[in-house]
Amino acid sequence: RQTGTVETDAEKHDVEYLTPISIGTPPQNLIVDFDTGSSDLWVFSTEMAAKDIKGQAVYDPNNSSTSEKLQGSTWQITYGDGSSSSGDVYLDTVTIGNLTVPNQAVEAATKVSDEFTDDANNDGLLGLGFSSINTVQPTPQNTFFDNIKNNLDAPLFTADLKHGAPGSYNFGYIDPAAYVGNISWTPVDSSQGFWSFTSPGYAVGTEAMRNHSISGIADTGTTLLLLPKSVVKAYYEEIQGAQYDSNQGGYVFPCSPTPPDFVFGVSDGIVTVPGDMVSYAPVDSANQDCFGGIQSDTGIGFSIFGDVALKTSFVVFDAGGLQLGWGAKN
Ligand SMILES: CCCC[C@H](NC(=O)[C@H](Cc1ccccc1)NC(=O)N1CCOCC1)C(=O)N[C@@H](CC1CCCCC1)C(O)(O)C(F)(F)C(=O)NC
Repeated sequence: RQTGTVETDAEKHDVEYLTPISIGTPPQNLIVDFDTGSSDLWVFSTEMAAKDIKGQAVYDPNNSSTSEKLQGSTWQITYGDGSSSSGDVYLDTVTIGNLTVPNQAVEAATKVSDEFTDDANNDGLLGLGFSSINTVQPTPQNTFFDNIKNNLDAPLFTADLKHGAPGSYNFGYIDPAAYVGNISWTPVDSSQGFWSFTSPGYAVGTEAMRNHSISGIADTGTTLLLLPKSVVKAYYEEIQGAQYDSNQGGYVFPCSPTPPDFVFGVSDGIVTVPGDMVSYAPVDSANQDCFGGIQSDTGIGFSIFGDVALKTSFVVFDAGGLQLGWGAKN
């Protein structure tokens, strides 16, 4: 039985959290986005056209004595923000922190959309969703976590994302020093391949909780907190000068004063998103107006509790109990 931990770095405005992994023999080091909203481990590779690589590190299967091509297998994924990638598949050794999976499916990109080419810091994605939504054809492959979870002290991982500071992903154990008080547990519906749960209600600032079920996914790969239009409207109504700005594609409001907190329920507990984390980022150099960290989930079909929500808490993704745990950070 084993456990592991790895540090993850917040990019500017916590837009994404990037984490080092190594692939192959000798180890090739890449920095990727751990994403509980998808289930493919794919990386920039030497099989891509040079014009599509702008600063990223690449995986070279020919430079790894342990790589083995998964003949006839391909993958293709399109994400909620419209970005996409595709390629072929190798089995190779993947190490995260002190944890190693000897024959992990590593999806080598042959093509990526411009959003990925333009994100120089990100060398790929490591999916931590359920393997049922892995896109490899003809045979879907297991995620790193699914491959290692039976060797862990416990079949769970935790995300401790921070605001503008390095955080950590732990595998196989719950670090008691990472949270205070009790963890609030809520059941997970994994039928769509996501870490889905239902929040019983929400509150704006110091107001009373409103009974309003919100069903959504805990998603480390989404930057913002995307909620039902009615909830978002109720929140921004409490901020002087807040308005929907079609140019920015979301609600914008004066950066000061600090907006009210946003509170959502998690079974018997509550999670508070502090107002200063709702001001996601200034929309202009004059820093007058801020783009909201809470936006609408219209068109998605469910809400997304992305980094704006996750970085407030110590979150336990428990595949054994099929439950999510939200703890107050230490
Ligand atoms: C429906 C709304 C979801 C949008 C979500 N994307 C996002 O949240 C991207 C993430 C990003 C950060 C930096 C650079 C590039 C992209 N950020 C983003 O749209 N914004 C715009 C608003 O300001 C904040 C940054 C998404 O597609 N998340 C993917 C994973 C990302 C894909 C693009 C690269 C980064 C990871 C996901 O897997 O979490 C998913 F669940 F949404 C999904 O599509 N699953 C299949």
